[in-house]
Amino acid sequence: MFRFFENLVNPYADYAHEDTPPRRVVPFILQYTQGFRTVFVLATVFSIVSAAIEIGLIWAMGWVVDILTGDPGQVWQDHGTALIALAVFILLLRPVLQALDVALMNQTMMPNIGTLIRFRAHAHVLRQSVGWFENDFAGRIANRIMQTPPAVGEVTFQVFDAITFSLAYVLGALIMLGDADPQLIIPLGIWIVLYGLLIRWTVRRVSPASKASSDARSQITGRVVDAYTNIHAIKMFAHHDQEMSHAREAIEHARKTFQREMRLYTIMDVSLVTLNGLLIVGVVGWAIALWAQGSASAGVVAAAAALVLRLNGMTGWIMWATTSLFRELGIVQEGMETIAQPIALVDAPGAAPLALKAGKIEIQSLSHHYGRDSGGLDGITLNIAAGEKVGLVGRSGAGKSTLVKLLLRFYDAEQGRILIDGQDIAKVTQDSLRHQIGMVQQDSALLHRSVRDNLLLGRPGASDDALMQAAMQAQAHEFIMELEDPEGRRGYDAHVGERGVKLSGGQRQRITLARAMLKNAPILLLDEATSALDSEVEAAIQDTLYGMMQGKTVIAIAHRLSTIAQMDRILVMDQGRIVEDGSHDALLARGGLYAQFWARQSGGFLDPDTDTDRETEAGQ
Ligand SMILES: Nc1ncnc2c1ncn2[C@@H]1O[C@H](COP(=O)(O)OP(=O)(O)OP(=O)(O)O)[C@@H](O)[C@H]1O
Repeated sequence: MFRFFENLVNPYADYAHEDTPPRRVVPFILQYTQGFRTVFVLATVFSIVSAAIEIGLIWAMGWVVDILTGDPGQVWQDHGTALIALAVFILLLRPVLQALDVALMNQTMMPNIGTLIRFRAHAHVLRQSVGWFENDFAGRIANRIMQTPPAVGEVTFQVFDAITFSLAYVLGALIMLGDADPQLIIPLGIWIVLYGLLIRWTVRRVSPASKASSDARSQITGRVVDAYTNIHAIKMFAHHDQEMSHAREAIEHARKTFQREMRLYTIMDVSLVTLNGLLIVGVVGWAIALWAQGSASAGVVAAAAALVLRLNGMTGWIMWATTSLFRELGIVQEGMETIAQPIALVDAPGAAPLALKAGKIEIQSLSHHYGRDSGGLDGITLNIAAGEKVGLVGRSGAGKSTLVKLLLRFYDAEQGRILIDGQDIAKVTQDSLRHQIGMVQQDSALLHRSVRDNLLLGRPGASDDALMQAAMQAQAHEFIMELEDPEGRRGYDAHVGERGVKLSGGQRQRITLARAMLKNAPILLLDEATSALDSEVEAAIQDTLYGMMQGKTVIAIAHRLSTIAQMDRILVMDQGRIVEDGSHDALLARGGLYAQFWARQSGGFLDPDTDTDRETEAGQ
């Protein structure tokens, strides 16, 4: 029975990926919850039926009071069957209807709506470009992925559980009282208007107040997480006291905003009790007056009293449900700022996969300033022949990594284009482009998974033999075999810690090298691929690396010039431009920037501080 309701909607069902999700909250929720339409209709019907049953029961109690005022000997004879039918209904039918309502709510809607939204929101966010992630905080994105789904669940729950039910209930109460005596509608009608006004007053103030509280809480989270993630810096600078006062400021701000929010609830509660007093005295008093005039029975007074007492009990709950509905809508709206953003970097319509023949790269008038006036790349034109091995050097901030990232289409270039084997990379599918390019980065962060999983990113489904061979070539097999994580997993099964923090920089880099070797893609981009290795390991890897480059088009960025001196051609970048282009010997003979770098290298490194003035110009 549980399983039936739990499986009514499949939260992982296929759906059309949307590049531009709705910008407004209700269409957004409706689009995500399309699969729940039938369930929503059923839930509405059940809510209305439940409210009708509640009202009917109160009406029936009035009827019971009325028949009890007659001759006791006759009651059973005249109304026995009706009383038994009423008892059977209360004992059997009502629980069954209630069970269906609750099961739809608790088993079908609540767990599945949250799951569906979390799954799809994550899928949507993962499709965003690298540039999009660079403009936000990973913590904030994750927070919104976590808090939006339960908020949407809560909104739908309140709509079907409280709002529909209470609207139907109030309507039923008006009908019942009007049926007993139309005059009784007057006090209830006045109360409904005043109650509506109170709800409006509360909602208008609670939404911004709770948003302020939620922002204040996010601020605490931000400061606390910032402190924990930078714990090295805090300890190193003995910054504990300053950290505490920084945190206390945010905590105090949260307390103040929470106090302001709670004042609203206090005012709301007191107003509600006063208003409900008016309801009870108004409706019951009016009913008693009608009874005194002989125009209403004792049953009507009893039913009216039961009705308003029940309403009295419900009003706090309805008020809470309404305010929480609006509060949760606010959370959904905030979440939408992240999870409903259009995907800016998409495959061109009808994009074909990249058909790689030889691996020739043409870069035409390429400029990319990251939305600013300067910095990044400035009008690069460059041809790299198929199979050519190119070294890229230049000061820090010269634009080397930008060039490499544009080749992978992590961003769309602001001007110019890149062709691979004659195909514009903006017109082919992103996946096919990245499948053909192997990359080892300077900042080689790993996923918080096992070593094996990290290696398999290079070639999903690779055999263990292939995996180990790549690790051996990258001088990584030995240390991997010695790894053990706190859960006792060893070797290739050991987990590497968040961003790979449990490994040394050189170990991480060797795993990323092994991954690129496993991928064996025809174009290879090496961005400071061996920068974290000690010279001994680097020397051991260098041969493998040269071997790996055979038959591939390679662009290798390096500060340690000795690692690229053997390349077919060396490009020197400065302030976003290519200023020198030639072989190692030719560039040395030319006596330009490269020759200066080479001459100034101490211990094989290009010293970034050698020419401070030019470095500042380069936009450092
Ligand atoms: N995501 C980004 N958003 C804005 N500006 C950026 C971004 N990435 C790089 N830049 C800027 O672009 C310029 C070139 O940076 P890039 O990382 O390409 O240099 P680089 O030559 O690779 O430097 P390094 O040798 O230090 O890695 C710099 O001025 C940098 O501040």
